Amino acid sequence: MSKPMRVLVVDDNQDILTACRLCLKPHVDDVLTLANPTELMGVLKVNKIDLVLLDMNFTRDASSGEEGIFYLKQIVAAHPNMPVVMMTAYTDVTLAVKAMHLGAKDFVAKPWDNQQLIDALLAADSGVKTETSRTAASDDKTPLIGDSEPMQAVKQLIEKVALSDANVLILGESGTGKEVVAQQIHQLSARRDKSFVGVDMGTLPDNLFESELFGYKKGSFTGAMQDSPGRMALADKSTLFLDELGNLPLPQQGKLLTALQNRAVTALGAQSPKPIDIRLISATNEDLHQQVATGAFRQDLFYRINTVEIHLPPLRERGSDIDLLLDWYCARYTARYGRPELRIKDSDRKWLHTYQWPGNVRELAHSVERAVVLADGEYLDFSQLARQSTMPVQQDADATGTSESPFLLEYVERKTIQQALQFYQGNVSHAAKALGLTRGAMYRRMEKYGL
Ligand SMILES: Nc1ncnc2c1ncn2[C@@H]1O[C@H](COP(=O)(O)OP(=O)(O)OP(=O)(O)O)[C@@H](O)[C@H]1O
Repeated sequence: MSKPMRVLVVDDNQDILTACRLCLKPHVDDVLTLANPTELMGVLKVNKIDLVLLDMNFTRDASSGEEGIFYLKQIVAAHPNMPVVMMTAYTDVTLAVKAMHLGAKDFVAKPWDNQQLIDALLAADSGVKTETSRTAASDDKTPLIGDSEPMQAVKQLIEKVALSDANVLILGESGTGKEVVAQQIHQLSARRDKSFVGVDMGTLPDNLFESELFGYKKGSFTGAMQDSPGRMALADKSTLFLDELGNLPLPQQGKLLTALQNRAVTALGAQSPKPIDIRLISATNEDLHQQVATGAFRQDLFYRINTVEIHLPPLRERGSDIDLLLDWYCARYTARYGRPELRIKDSDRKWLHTYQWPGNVRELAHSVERAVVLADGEYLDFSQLARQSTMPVQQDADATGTSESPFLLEYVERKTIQQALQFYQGNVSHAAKALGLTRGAMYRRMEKYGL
């Protein structure tokens, strides 16, 4: 059912206008398009418009985004309640942040995913924030923020590799953005119209490996009430992302290799294999080269999955990206929690640059979110992070300055998780394994305790 709303799309590119009209028409009552932004204020005066979708650049070859900012300011001045969603190239994140500070409700990064565009517009109209730019297992469409030298090299590699169907292995510490990179490759590839299919091998129990990946036929085991295609078949003509591949036991490695070599999967209980056409992206924070050397990871599988390797540097080696990420997450969470504009003190920024970020971008995002939620005044407060980083985890409750009883279960749990994370140098999978938790359960606890 379409929503009773009228959207105005402003972009000088006729193809984009047509694509937007086709994408939005089934979901909203009316879509008006405008190629010449100088007519924008006139169109808004004589038409009842509920939402504007505004491009950042209009003049041929322009990329500064200043035109979009100019028209945004005009709309905000004349129609302060008009929701505006900006369209940006995925590299224009700094500008998008600026636009959100100036009153834009949200932004969508080009090339967009249709569902993402629809969700962003419907949410902007209802006053709810989406995570338009989310990506990752739980964070779907986050743009890959970072202009530092190592990240520029990563982005170049992404653009090149996206054009091919080569299998990609992404290596990097936990929280460095391996899944974000995998999503970017998919979005820039010829397979982008099909859904990206991800599997977290780290949380997949050994006994479910085959049914989950290869699928099963009804009745092939107790509880198989109906046919299930399995993730590999679901990813046919699309991208299959195998996260935490380094944790895969040897027997399962063999089965995976057979499926990849044969380009076919046989569902449990099926008579014959089914051909599949997938682009495989794998990721791990393990040292896979080392694992191959020790025999923990099959060399033949390794060669099959690592046609191209992408190494994601830890956040502490990305210099100025820390500022970009702080600003982007500050804008995202300020908007999400409906807070007034919040800032980061220069002295905090200096300190945040020297901080080691063992949990990488995930830790930065959580720290900013926590600071936004707890903010009292105009500035974000990072003192909790500072306390955590300088405090040996073994310190007792009094020394932490908290009045929590050291015998409270939650207190003990938090301490234990902190210790495990420190012991495994921020490696969430290892820490979770040592604590007997799934990665999902571990992340939920880390979230709960703001770790
Ligand atoms: N360059 C980036 N720009 C914006 N957000 C990012 C970036 N890199 C990572 N993030 C965010 O940080 C979080 C962790 O990212 P992601 O899940 O991709 O990391 P990962 O390396 O796959 O972690 P793990 O090894 O633990 O699975 C996500 O919320 C993601 O959106």
